[in-house]
Amino acid sequence: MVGFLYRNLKGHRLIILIATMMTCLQVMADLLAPFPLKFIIDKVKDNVDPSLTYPFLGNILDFFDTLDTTHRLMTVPPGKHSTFGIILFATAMLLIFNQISALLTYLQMSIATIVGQNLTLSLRRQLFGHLQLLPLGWHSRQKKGDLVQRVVGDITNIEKLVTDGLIDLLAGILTVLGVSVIMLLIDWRFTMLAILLIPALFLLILKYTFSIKQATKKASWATGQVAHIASENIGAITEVKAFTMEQSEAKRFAIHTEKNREVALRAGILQAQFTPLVAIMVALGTTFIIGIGAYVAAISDFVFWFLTIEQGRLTIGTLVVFLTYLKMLYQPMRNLSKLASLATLAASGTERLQEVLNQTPEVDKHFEVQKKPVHLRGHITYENVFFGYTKDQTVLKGIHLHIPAGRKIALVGLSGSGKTTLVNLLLRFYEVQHGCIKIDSVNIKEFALTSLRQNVSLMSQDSVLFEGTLRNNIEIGQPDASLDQIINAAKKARIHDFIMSMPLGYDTPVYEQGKNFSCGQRQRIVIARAILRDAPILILDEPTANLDVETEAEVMHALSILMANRTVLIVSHRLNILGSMDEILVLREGKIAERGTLNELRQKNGIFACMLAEKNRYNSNSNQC
Ligand SMILES: Nc1ncnc2c1ncn2[C@@H]1O[C@H](COP(=O)(O)OP(=O)(O)OP(=O)(O)O)[C@@H](O)[C@H]1O
Repeated sequence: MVGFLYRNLKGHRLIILIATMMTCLQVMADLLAPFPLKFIIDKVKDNVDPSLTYPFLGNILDFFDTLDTTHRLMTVPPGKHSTFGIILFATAMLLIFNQISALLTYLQMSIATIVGQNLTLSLRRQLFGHLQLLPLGWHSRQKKGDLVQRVVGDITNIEKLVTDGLIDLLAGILTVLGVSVIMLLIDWRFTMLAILLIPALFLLILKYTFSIKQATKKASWATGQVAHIASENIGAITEVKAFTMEQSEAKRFAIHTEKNREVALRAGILQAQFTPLVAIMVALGTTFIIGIGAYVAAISDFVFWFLTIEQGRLTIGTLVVFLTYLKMLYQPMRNLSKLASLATLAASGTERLQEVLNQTPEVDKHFEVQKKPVHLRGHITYENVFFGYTKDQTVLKGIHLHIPAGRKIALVGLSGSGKTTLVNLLLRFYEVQHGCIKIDSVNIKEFALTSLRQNVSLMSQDSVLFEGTLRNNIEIGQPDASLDQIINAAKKARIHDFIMSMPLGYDTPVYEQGKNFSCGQRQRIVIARAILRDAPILILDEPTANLDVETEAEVMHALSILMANRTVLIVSHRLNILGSMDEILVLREGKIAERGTLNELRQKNGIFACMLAEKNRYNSNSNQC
């Protein structure tokens, strides 16, 4: 985690240095603050002047003496100072040290907040940007909710450590060091007694920090699971209702929330034990010192092993100051419990972030070389292509395919035969394992990913609309398009009239995933997007699968305009689509089993004819019903 923070705080090193210097000054002010109290007690109780121990204070106290109007009237022995002047001096010092400490605390906390927020911003951008670059294969194995937890929750935990923890940690270390030195200077014997407890305290802290870290990591993971179940359910709320899964989903959610509660409870209980245990040990130490101090001051010598503290060795003023420092020494130890929990949360967050950031992004060796757009004609060749999602499963087995530019090909076959996989390989969502795919006689691996994908329009059965306006959604195809071009594309896609019938026209808002539009409307908006994009290659995956007959006719009109003069690969079993294709490929178990026009395949009496017969039998049965 330290290395991770060091790297990611690179741009903030100067401001962190300033905050560090302020922390040093603040700790110094806090370390000096108890002295004025000692001065007052020593003067009031024993008539001992501070200038006796600290001669450099003599001149300053002379000045404060002049403020005591009664001082001139009273006879003060030479070398002595007025009680009033010393009280005035001590309270002024107290006020100044406290004010300086408060001001510096404000400045440090402001800097910590700025650094924390900037770090959050940069980590979120870094992680989100990296997620965009990771291959589809990786994404398909992840849980959405868990990824969201990493982008939101885990980064917040790192931010909390930076904002609330680091300054405390630094101040704590400096305070422990400073207080130890001052205590040793005041009385090394008492200091030895006071620090007897520290090794035991450290052991306790180490043990609990480790256990809390383990428990916190488990709790983060469990929270990710809860987020995953919630996002999966909300994303499929229509299906949940349609299949009356409300109760079973609630049960599934309850199981995960219960697990989350258990592990979070364990982390919380450990934390709850830790803080008071530290407090008990600190109280033991303080009580011990108060007892010994009072005993030595008032009754007799104290002898412990090799240590002898003589009676009267400490003034009451020194004892009070010593106890104040003792409290300051133990305070950072108490804070360690809070810091330990912040640090463990941040450490587990860092690990979870690194897990994602360590994933290798999609390979794009040619990005730098091909910055200019590449315009392809759309001549596609598959040469002996083999592919599988896992090592032990081959989905495509030696695909040979030659599609001249402008030709329209339909892919049919049983479910799982590899149709979607075959078209996805063209966009390099996955890399072929053997053989190659070429466009215009160039291996697609030679193109920059953006150049390749800009030459292909993809449309699936679930048309994806993004939040924004209708205009935003159409212009995704070509971000610098004018309104005229957008309208022209919408007209061709037969959606313009509908858009104009809406009060806000092209500025009509689109809600999440386009839920405020029907399936057919969404399809035509996506067709307008593809028309505007004007890519030479078009991939359509069951584009009319979810549509009723009337809507399908509308969408088919729009599609026929979109398909004109482009190379088309369409996965569909609709006869009206298959009839308008130049060729149909029948896939079976990852191989091209048959190919030809609709009529040729019908006459062949092979797999395709069987599929059609099966479909007809099903249709006529449903009609009879
Ligand atoms: N992301 C993935 N990870 C692992 N296996 C996958 C993945 N996508 C598809 N598969 C597997 O690859 C095989 C081919 O899937 P593909 O989606 O290409 O078939 P399809 O012919 O398009 O099917 P359908 O008509 O049902 O959409 C199937 O056995 C499927 O389980």
